Amino acid sequence: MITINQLSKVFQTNNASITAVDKLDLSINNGEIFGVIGYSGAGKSTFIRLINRLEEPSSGEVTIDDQTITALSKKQLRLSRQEIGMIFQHFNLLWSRTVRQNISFPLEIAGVAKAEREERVDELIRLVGLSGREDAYPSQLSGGQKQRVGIARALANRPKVLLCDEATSALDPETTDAILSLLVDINKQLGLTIILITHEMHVIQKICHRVAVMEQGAVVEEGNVVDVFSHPKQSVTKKFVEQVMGKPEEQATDETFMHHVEQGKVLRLHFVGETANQAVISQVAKQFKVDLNILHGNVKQTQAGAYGTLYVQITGEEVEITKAIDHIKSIAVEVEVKGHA
Ligand SMILES: Nc1ncnc2c1ncn2[C@@H]1O[C@H](COP(=O)(O)OP(=O)(O)OP(=O)(O)O)[C@@H](O)[C@H]1O
Repeated sequence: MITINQLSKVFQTNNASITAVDKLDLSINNGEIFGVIGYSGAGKSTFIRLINRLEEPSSGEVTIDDQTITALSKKQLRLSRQEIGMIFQHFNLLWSRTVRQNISFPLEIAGVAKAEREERVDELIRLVGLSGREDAYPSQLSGGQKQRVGIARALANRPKVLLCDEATSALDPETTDAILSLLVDINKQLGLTIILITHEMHVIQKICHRVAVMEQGAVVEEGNVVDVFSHPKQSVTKKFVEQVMGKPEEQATDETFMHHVEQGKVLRLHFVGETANQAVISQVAKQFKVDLNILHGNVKQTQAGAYGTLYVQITGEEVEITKAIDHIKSIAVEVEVKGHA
């Protein structure tokens, strides 16, 4: 468990003091992917750098399992940092070193013997999907490949925690998705805790189990991703949810479909944390003598299941339609029947 207690950072400049992180409290469970989202200037970068003390806190505490990171001496901190890997938006690779030498670097610093180092580097290269590129220099790699080197290097000393500072912000959407999938695989395979900061809700939706929303240095809302998506409370959170779900006025309404459908009924299915969505439809179509026609869907898959709405036209005998609706309700999908079209 990572516990952050009343953590603050005040920067002193010539003529002002800026509170970047303001008495922040947070608890992050071992093995989860925890996202922190906020607009530019909310204090995200400062916050994540306080966790491993790349930035020294002005006050407050960071505890990882039984170790109070904020109370460690510089020497103790150097050892402790081996348990906290970090990746960066601009990769921070050593440009004069090859892929293999970049990944090997933290192992050299930790005093790992050469043979063991080489074996570990080979393992990491396979893990992040860089086989065949071992001897390339960073300048010869794509952005996605550079971040794979960054990830391998961060994992070299088998950390318990991986901090990701806007790790996909410099990448195109396709490469972003590939790197996010790699982070999910690593989280599952190695069971390590991942804390990431981002300004993109897509990143939160795709890989996080829980999320905290930051504004003016503090956490203003937090929870399971599906809960926050379904019931955003703060206006800043609502804006972030709109990034992936669209604005409420742009979303389909019941009226959109009622006029166009001449037979059967229109169902509005609301998925909250239910993993199957398309699967529900095909299962119902097979099990009952009904036909189902998807009219519109705005369903997003999160790590904690699906969230969103699906409009479906259902046709067939009345009695079969009733059975099908009862079945859908019994598998915990919210159903509203919009009556005869
Ligand atoms: N070294 C510094 N000296 C003075 N002020 C700083 C320093 N670093 C950050 N700040 C200020 O602290 C506040 C939070 O900045 P921070 O970079 O943590 O926010 P952010 O949410 O990560 O934004 P961005 O995504 O734009 O980096 C901002 O007002 C910023 O100007």
